[in-house]
Amino acid sequence: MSPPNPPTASVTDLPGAPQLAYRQGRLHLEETSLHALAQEHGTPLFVYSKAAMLAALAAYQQGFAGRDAQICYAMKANSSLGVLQVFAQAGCGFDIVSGGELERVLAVGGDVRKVIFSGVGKTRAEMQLALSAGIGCFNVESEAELDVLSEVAVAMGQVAPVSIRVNPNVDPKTHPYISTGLKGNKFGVAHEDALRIYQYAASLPGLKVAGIDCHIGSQITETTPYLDAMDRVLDLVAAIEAAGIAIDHIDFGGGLGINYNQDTPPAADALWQLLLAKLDARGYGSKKLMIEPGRSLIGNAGVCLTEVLYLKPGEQKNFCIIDAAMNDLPRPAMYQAFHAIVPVVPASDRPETTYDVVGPVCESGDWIGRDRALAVQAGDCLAVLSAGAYCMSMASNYNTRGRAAELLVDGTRVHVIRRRETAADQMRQEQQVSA
Ligand SMILES: Cc1ncc(COP(=O)(O)O)c(C=O)c1O
Ligand SMILES: N[C@@H](CCCC[NH3+])C(=O)O
Repeated sequence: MSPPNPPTASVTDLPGAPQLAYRQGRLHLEETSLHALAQEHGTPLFVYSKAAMLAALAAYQQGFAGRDAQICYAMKANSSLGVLQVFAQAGCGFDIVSGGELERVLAVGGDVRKVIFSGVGKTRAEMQLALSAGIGCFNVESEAELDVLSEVAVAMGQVAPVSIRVNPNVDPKTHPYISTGLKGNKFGVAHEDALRIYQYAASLPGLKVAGIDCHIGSQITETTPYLDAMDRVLDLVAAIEAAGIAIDHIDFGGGLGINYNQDTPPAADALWQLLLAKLDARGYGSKKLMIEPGRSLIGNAGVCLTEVLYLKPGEQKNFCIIDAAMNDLPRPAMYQAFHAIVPVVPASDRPETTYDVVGPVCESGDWIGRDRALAVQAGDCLAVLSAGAYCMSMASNYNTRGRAAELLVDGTRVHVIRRRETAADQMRQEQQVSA
């Protein structure tokens, strides 16, 4: 069970600090009072800090200083246009997994040459869209996909640049649902088959081998799985190049974890210092590098503000019922994930009670936090922390709940980047059967 979350968490305890901090008894994101934002825009409300996003990106940029490296933000973590804009303007490319994500890159004027297309189930239509847009590389995940991509490219009179995603069979030591580089995962091709599949790719008329790719999982908090995966990938680079197939770039995927609950992942620059030392030691230091970080760029840059609707004492459990739910914050229900929950305006004069913090959705799985010590009453505003990644991008309309509004704060400026979804928005695509 996760330890209770002290309502008066000190500034440095807060995941998201230093941009997230209590000042004059109120929680602020950058210069902006979250209480004021909740009052003005209503709840549930996602709020992101541009400074926190850029600081997270800067850690990678520092790690790669002086290297030929491309950071491709894995936009599945949060694909809201206002978020993509920040990363595009900061020079990022994007890791996409659908034609829809590509449309979002195009909508914000992102550089399509810096887009890599991952995913096990690309359709022909998505391949065509990506080829006509001129994306940088396809990360191909099976032999069958190589055949289809080559066919599609030939029909369009093009040659598709490809990397093959290799499954290094390394345990990332994370939640099984978000571990992707083990045998038995649906992703990538087996390490032992990779050379043969590269030779096959090189023989296909519509493809040009550009690189190699791996991504071992998400919310990784240790360095060893990365170092092991790099060794396995470099062994393959050696074998593939010895077979006469040039590998121009190495894509190490994403996966670096964040602090949700006293987690201590390595800093991006520290991790890359170790990885680059290994690359150098093995003689591959001058290869072009690509990475696909998602969560580590946005996860702790965002919070979800929510109002306490009711307190419901019980014999076995006390419930704190809030207006955010599993449709807004699906990670606890899906992965038993922990998000810290703190008061936006801490009250020192009330006793703490231990609550399960739950939403209004009609599912027992609709919980946001378990056994949390909170000094709250109905009407209070709470902040669910570390809510920048895999929250809004996985939000749904279950129970015909409109998706929350989103704000981007930039110092004292506040931008509405998504207005609250109405029932009319939700019904817009539907029609009743005509008589
Ligand atoms: C292929 C690929 N790249 C990048 C990512 C981003 O991962 P993360 O958000 O953990 O950095 C994912 C998700 O795990 C992924 O599947
Ligand atoms: N959705 C997951 C991460 C998935 C990573 C996708 N490859 C999470 O919230 O932790």
